[in-house]
Amino acid sequence: MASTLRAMSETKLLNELSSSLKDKATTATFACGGTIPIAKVKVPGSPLKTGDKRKSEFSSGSDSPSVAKDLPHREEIKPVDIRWDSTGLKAGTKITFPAQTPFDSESFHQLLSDCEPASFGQRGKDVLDETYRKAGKLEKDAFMTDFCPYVTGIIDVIAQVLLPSIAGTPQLRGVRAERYNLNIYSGPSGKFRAHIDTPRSDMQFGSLVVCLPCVHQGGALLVRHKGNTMEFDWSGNESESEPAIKWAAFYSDCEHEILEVKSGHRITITYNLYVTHGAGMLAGRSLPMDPKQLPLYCMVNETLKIPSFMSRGGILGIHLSHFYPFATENAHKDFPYCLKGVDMAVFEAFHALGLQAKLCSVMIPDEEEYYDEEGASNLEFVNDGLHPFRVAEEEYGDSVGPGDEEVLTDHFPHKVYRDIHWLTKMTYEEMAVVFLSNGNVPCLEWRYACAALLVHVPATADREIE
Ligand SMILES: O=C(O)CCC(=O)C(=O)O
Ligand SMILES: [Fe+2]
Repeated sequence: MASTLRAMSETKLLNELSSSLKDKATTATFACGGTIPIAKVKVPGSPLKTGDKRKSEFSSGSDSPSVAKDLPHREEIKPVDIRWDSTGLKAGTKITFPAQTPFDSESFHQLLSDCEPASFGQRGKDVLDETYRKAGKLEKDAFMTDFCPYVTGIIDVIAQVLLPSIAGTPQLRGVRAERYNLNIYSGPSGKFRAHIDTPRSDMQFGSLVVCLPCVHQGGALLVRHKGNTMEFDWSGNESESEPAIKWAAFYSDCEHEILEVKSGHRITITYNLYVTHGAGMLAGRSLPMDPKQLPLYCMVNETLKIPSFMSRGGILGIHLSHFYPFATENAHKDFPYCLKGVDMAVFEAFHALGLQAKLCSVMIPDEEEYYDEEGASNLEFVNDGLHPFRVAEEEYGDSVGPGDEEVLTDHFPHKVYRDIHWLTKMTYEEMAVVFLSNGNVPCLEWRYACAALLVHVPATADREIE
């Protein structure tokens, strides 16, 4: 690779770096999933089937298989109990999955009738619209379950696949799963059209969906990121013969949808997934990666060895591949720990190379004043970190105009940067400042900024390369 790189011009090298980042962003993992078998329940009086190597792990009461005496290995779990507050006469009700007589049991009917219609968030409001989402829900406080995603190993997998901790970072990252609602998508038309989950804090990085064993057809979950789609189809009748928990987890900024359930009931418990500081290390769960193994590390390392590459030094800019709520008051505390997949890999690769890499809020002015003599708009206003959204209380005269100097000096402190070499395209911006511009007609104005990783590349003579 080194000799090929040496023959390339600077533009070509930058293009090469840029396409290697693009490839990484589109092929990087953004979702994962799996199956956890549920041990079969022994029906009272019936002998265990021959060839069934599992001993009688679970005995069964009438509607309620009881507690496991001994869990042979963590891949197989006991049937899952749900207890909920019922609007019927009973104070609380219980059902076990897989249910022995699923759809015609009294408890199943009660569960269906205790579910409220599920709403979804639209422009800050909870909206009920069955053409968009048709499902029932039990709110998180209205039910309890003995299912634990930690015990089953699901959280370990999520931590390793979606939130790899990298050796050398000051604190390794762990995952905290917080149980959310129970949802029932019933045939013939249960569905949830394409949407993105609302993050419940800066540290939320994903969602986990756990599907209980209950016969249904249709209802596949599709998760999308950068033009790629992953499908999780949990339909079928296996919930009777091979009962299992099916699960999927994905980054919160990935669009996802549930196709129409044709028949039966698709019953899920959702969890919000948060990054925790250091828990991964304490629990011994993380799979530390060596950033020097990352292909990007090698590529940048070889490129930097070429004296003609950015010989006088400069700045590389990389727009984040995933969405983050970066304009909040506390975002600066959460980065870089909340970086997802490819963004973390890029951040770590540059750090491992000893390059100064920093996450900054960047405002790209588009007014004519910012074109230089050659007519190129190559200026950016860079905040020295992640800047929270501000509403300006004072009014600004119409002299603010395209320059924005006054309002930005007050509410988006910045340095003007020139000629950042952007390696990836910007995918989203957030509002950075809102202000009243008081000219002939007072009007409300706003400016947007994006979050980007800016890497200072030293001049050839100052580079310390391995
Ligand atoms: O049940 C699922 O597969 C996903 C549910 C979902 O997207 C949500 O509750 O926001
Ligand atoms: Fe969702």
